[in-house]
Amino acid sequence: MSGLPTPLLLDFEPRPSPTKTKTKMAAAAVAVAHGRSSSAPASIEGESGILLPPNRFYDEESQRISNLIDEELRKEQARQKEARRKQVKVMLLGQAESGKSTLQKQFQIYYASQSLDRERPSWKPVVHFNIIKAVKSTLDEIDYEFSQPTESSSTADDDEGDDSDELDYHPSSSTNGVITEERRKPIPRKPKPVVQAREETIRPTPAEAESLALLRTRLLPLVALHDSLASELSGGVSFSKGLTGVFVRAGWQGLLQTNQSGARSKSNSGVAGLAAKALNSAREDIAALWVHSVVRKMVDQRKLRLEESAPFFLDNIERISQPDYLPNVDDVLNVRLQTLGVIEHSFPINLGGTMYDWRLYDVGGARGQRHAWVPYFEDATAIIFLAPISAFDQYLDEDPRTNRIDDSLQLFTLICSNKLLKKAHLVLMLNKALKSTTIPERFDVGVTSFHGPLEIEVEVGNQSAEVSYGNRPNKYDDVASYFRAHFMQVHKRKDVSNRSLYLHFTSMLDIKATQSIIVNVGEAIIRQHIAQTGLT
Ligand SMILES: Nc1nc2c(ncn2[C@@H]2O[C@H](COP(=O)(O)OP(=O)(O)OP(=O)(O)O)[C@@H](O)[C@H]2O)c(=O)[nH]1
Ligand SMILES: [Mg+2]
Repeated sequence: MSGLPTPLLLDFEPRPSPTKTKTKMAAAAVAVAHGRSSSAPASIEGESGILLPPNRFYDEESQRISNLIDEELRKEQARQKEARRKQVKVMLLGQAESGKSTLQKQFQIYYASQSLDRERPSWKPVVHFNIIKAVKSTLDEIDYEFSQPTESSSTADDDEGDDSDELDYHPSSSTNGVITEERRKPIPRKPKPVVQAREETIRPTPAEAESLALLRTRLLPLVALHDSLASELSGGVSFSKGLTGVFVRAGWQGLLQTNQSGARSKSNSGVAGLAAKALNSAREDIAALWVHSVVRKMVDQRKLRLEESAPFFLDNIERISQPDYLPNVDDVLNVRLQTLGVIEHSFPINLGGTMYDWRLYDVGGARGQRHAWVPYFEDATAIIFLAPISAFDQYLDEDPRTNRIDDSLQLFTLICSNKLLKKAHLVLMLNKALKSTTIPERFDVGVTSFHGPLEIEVEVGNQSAEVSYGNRPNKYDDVASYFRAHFMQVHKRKDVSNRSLYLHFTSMLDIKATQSIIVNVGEAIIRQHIAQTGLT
């Protein structure tokens, strides 16, 4: 035995029971209250003035304090249980760029507008980044367009069984600012594009080419800030594979608003400050590039694929580049900022006089982010699944072979059939619809027919393009009905617990229309939570 190391021996010592420990703590508390060391009491005068043997006094007093502690623990547990019962946990799910963070902002506008107001300064460098990225993408696309041979050519290595003679890769509207040859290679893909871009060769006149070259030179100092601003905003997070967007985790605004001195906001200093100045100096050139005849032709022919919100910001360059610019609510809604991991947002919601602790979990929707969702499933009261219906002619950034609607349908199938989520209330938002239309009725499983033609238009990115899919009419309302039927069918076939599906057409940039949907959805979710937990 003597050779055994001491820690091993210690492991076999009987551990004090929790009750005894508590009694000891109580005894220590008594001793401290009497200004003595708990280890060496002499004798103690009892309430009647009779000297009590020290042990008896300690036992009674310790028991009393121990009971008090028990009582407090019981109360605390009851409080925590009650708080948990009032917690309504809602997950926003869907592919990247489906509008999850935008929906979160809409909830914030409605239920916690002061907090959004406080955050406005931190959105300024992000808006600026969105513009710098749009300028960079435009210049890159011009380069690509005019460095290509006029005849489409296909390389033998890249053509995997597709003998189409046109470029087979239609990059999504959300390029990441880096247009590399690799990304532009023809990539075989299953579905045929439903929107055919008019392929006309754009030939700039010498004067147009010269003015574009001049604009490029003048915009270089601004574009040069792209990577460092992205890195500053993402807190140093960067990704390989040419992704150079801005990615945020929980708490990013706090990081951005304080610097070492704590006095000045980072949004006015560092790279963000430089970017603000560069943007102000370059504002006329940016406006000139955006209205340039060649760029206009590229937009018309759908040869310029920018972030969805790029036209909004470029149209507002004069206002946004002012030194005292502070983003307004529309700017905040339009911003593109990719979410990393899972970000929790919480605010109180009052329903019928009871305050509920509403917790939104905004997740990163790109494929590489989806594993992070699962730990939150078991506790989820509700899922709000967003599917952008304007994305029918777009492909995933992370997998340019997968059509974005296909990906949404696959993801929705997994969500409907996931057993961990079987008790969660299910809401489907077909987002990026031009006019928000709430479908008034509840779609119960088994209902196969739906309303006649919807009065709804589908936004096709920022372009008005004709839609051609099968023999269906080229009308937006047909597109909307078509996709709605697909999602409903997935739900009907795959739902694990025959739940109701609550379906809304939404346009998250439309505050007024979205707010009424938010109230409906929020109340329905809380009511279901009340029914499940027995809360009143
Ligand atoms: N036109 C239009 N744009 C929208 C709509 N909803 C969101 N957007 C824009 O789409 C872009 C992407 O929206 P986000 O909310 O960042 O998308 P997300 O689902 O959070 O994306 P990840 O964080 O990457 O998973 C932003 O620029 C939004 O302004 C909509 O209904 N219509
Ligand atoms: Mg997001």
